[in-house]
Formats: sequence, structure tokens, C-alpha cells
Amino acid sequence: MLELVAQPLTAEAFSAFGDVIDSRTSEHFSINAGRTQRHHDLARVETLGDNAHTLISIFVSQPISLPLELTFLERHPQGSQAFMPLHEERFVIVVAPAGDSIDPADVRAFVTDGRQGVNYRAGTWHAIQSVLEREGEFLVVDRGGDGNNCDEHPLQVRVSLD
Ligand SMILES: NC(=O)N[C@@H](O)C(=O)O
Ligand code: NI
Repeated sequence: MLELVAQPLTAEAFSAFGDVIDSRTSEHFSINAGRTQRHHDLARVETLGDNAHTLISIFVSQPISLPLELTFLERHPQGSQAFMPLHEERFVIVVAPAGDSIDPADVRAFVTDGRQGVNYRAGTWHAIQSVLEREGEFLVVDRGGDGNNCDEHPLQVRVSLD
């Protein structure tokens, strides 16, 4: 069983897996006669394959209990997948680099601070949505289209928080 302690999420530490979406650290510019700051182009949406198109959905997730016990990671080979909390919900992230197999030494666990969202790059192995403490509501942007877009890889992981 791989045992991990989730680390605070940072864009640098997550860069091998995708993007961190955070209006506190992103470039922005003024629009709408100065009434709005546009935090622009924060994550790369990938939609690959036949009839590929972008989906915008809302996930309402029940909270996980800790330690988080995983039996697999999943990946979406044909598209990215972004999760943005709508009410400052914190969530646990477990990721591994894209590839046909997972080296346990490459698996990383993070915890968000409520203001952060993530965008998993196409093919990045990840745990399914794992919200902490209370029911969570997330805006999700990912790929629709033909063909399989979800592979699972068995992996025993136990994740705790500091
Ligand atoms: N299956 C689904 O839409 N969600 C998962 O991909 C997930 O990462 O939570
Ligand atoms: Ni997913």
C-alpha cells in the first residue's frame, strides 16, 4: 500500500500534471469599462478524437473520509478535465504522470485551499473527485465525443493530511 501525506497545492508542483486555476495568482486585465478584471486563459482545454467537443457540467460530490483509501487511478486519454469549486470547497488530489503504467514513486498527493481549481492534462492519472468536509459543488470542464475517454489503473494508495 502506497502511503502519502497530501501537500499544499502549488502551480509549480502541479505543473507536470496540468494547471492550477487561481484568480489570486493569475495575470488579469481590466474589461467592461473597468468594472471587471478578466483572469484570462488560465488552463488549456484539450478535446481530442472524433466528434470531440467541450462539456461544461456541475458535479455535486459527497465528502470523503480520511485517510482516503484508493484502489485505482483513472485517466482521460482524449481530453483534459478541470474542477473548480463553487463554494470554496477543499479537495484532495492524487496524480501520476501520463503514460501506459504508473510508477508508485511518481505518484503525488495534494490538498487545495478552497480557492484553487485544477485542470488535469489529457492522460494524467488522477483520483476521482474527492471533496473534503462537506458536500461540494464543482464546475467541471472536460471532453465529450466518440470513443473511450476513461481508463483505470489499479493502485493501492492511502492518503492523509498533515
Ligand atoms: N467520471 C467522471 O466524470 N469524473 C471523473 O473523471 C473524475 O475525475 O471525478
Ligand atoms: Ni476524471
